Amino acid sequence: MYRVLVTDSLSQQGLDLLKSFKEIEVVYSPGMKPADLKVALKDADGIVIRSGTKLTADVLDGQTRLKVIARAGVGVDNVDLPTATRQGIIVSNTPDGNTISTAEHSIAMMMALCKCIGPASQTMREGKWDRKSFTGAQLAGKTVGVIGLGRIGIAVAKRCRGLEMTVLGYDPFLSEEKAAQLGIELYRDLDAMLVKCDILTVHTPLTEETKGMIGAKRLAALKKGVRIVNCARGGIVDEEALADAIESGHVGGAALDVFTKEPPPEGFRLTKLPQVLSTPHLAASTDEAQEQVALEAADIVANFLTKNEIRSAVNMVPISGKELEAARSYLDLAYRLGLLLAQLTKGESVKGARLQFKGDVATKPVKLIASAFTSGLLSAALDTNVSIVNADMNAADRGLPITTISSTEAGAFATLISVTAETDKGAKTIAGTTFGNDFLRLVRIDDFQLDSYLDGLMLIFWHKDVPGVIGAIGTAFGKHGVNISHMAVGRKSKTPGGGAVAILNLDNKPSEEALKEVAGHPDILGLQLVSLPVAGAPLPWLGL
Ligand SMILES: NC(=O)C1=CN([C@@H]2O[C@H](COP(=O)(O)OP(=O)(O)OC[C@H]3O[C@@H](n4cnc5c(N)ncnc54)[C@H](O)[C@@H]3O)[C@@H](O)[C@H]2O)C=CC1
Ligand SMILES: O=C(O)C(=O)COP(=O)(O)O
Repeated sequence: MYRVLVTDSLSQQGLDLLKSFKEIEVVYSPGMKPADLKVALKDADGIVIRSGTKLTADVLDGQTRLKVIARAGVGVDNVDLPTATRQGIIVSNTPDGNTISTAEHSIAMMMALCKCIGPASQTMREGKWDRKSFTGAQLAGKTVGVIGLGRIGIAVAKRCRGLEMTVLGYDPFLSEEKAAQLGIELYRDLDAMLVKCDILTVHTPLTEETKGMIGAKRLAALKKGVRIVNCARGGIVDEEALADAIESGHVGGAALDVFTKEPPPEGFRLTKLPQVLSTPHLAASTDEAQEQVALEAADIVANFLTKNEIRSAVNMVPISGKELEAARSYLDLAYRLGLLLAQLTKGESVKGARLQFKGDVATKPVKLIASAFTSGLLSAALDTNVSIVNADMNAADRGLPITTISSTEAGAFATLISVTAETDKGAKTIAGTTFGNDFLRLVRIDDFQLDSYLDGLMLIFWHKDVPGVIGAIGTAFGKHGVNISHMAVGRKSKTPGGGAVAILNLDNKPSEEALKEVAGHPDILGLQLVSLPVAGAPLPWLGL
């Protein structure tokens, strides 16, 4: 039974969907305290959150059971992504569900700010009829600058165009063509855009780059009387600098849905200012948006836990259950090649690895298959649980470059994965293929071609290609009660007499004595006993 925590308020439809999975037990506890959260996560396989739950490094550290975090919404700035990734936890969000509601909220805030709706309504509540204190601004004909032209920024820009505004935009990742199609005048230089705006609205995520992006200097460069809207994240517009600029009269007003600290601390200046219209992070709080994000988040967690499907992940390549199934044998093959290569290079210092995908495998999600290889390569060396989620990060942390080349053109095999490790002692290459869906084969060790099973206990021995070697080993193992289930021999040249390699798949582990006897054979040049999972073993390194 999987346990899923829900620690922020979630729409009933999402909760019902989660509960409909018989494999899932739902613990609904909105507003859980951080200290309780840390404890509760120890027994949880998944968690569904909104912006209220802070999954900090401290909370996530050491959570070995947790596998998936679903954010019912967009921003994942409340999740410590490096810690989650390092621990192999998948983090997904629901990027589309609240776009329109948030864009509408931004427009509502912009309009209300320009029409003095908040303060005027307050005077009416107080029984006054004050028509002199409130003179607003018309939106039509004004210039609005939109920073961040993603889903919400574009939806805001379209609505501003509908209001007959001139729309300027700044987003390093939007093309000129797309901006032109949308009727947005695109700027590559933010400062050049800022001086033209009557209204400025921000729609970027909160990142190292966007934090404090609109600070004192940029506020001073804006037109006098400019109005500012922030329905993205607190801190993109520096709060102290904004309060100063409003008090000085340079900025005409601001409409804010989000704050650096939520709820803002006692005595917080901005929300007290009459020129500021504020809402408590409400932009996504509509019935429609909440139903959609909750259903999507429930789906993400349930499909991941019950079907391995990775959807909308922000810390790894997304993959559907169907794609995963289609790539499963290649993921398994790559993982086993990683495990084998780690054992063959034991005692050497690995400096990096190269992967080559040829034939059918190149049509599959090779990035993920490469991560499966990396998790095999690293799993013996690290005591952390290495999976396809955190393998790349673990390799990068250790300065271990893993490069890939792919070609859909098949060579001697319909599909082939070749992997080479560069070590302080040179290079070691092995290659594998699949026969059908279930049979994984090792077909190359360095220059030796062969056809060996890639599972269980394997004794690899390098020997002189002369008669009698294989028979002698068989006899020795027979004497020591070691059963051989399969054998493969390969040699470099087509003619006998050179070097050769053999791999015996064994049913039981040979004793030291048996290995010593075999190693002592005059024609055996070297041997190594390696161990791989049995054929068809579950794939825990997927992150399950
Ligand atoms: N107040 C609320 O309830 C809600 C707030 N949000 C916030 O809105 C943000 C935007 O959401 P979406 O549009 O769905 O995300 P998105 O990922 O579609 O768009 C973000 C855009 O910001 C751009 N960007 C990133 N760094 C930038 C930079 N330094 N300068 C300029 N542009 C930059 C990106 O290129 C991207 O186009 C979210 O990250 C979240 O923080 C989202 C939903 C609800
Ligand atoms: O989706 C987002 O990024 C939001 O900010 C919405 O936050 P919420 O889910 O309403 O706490």
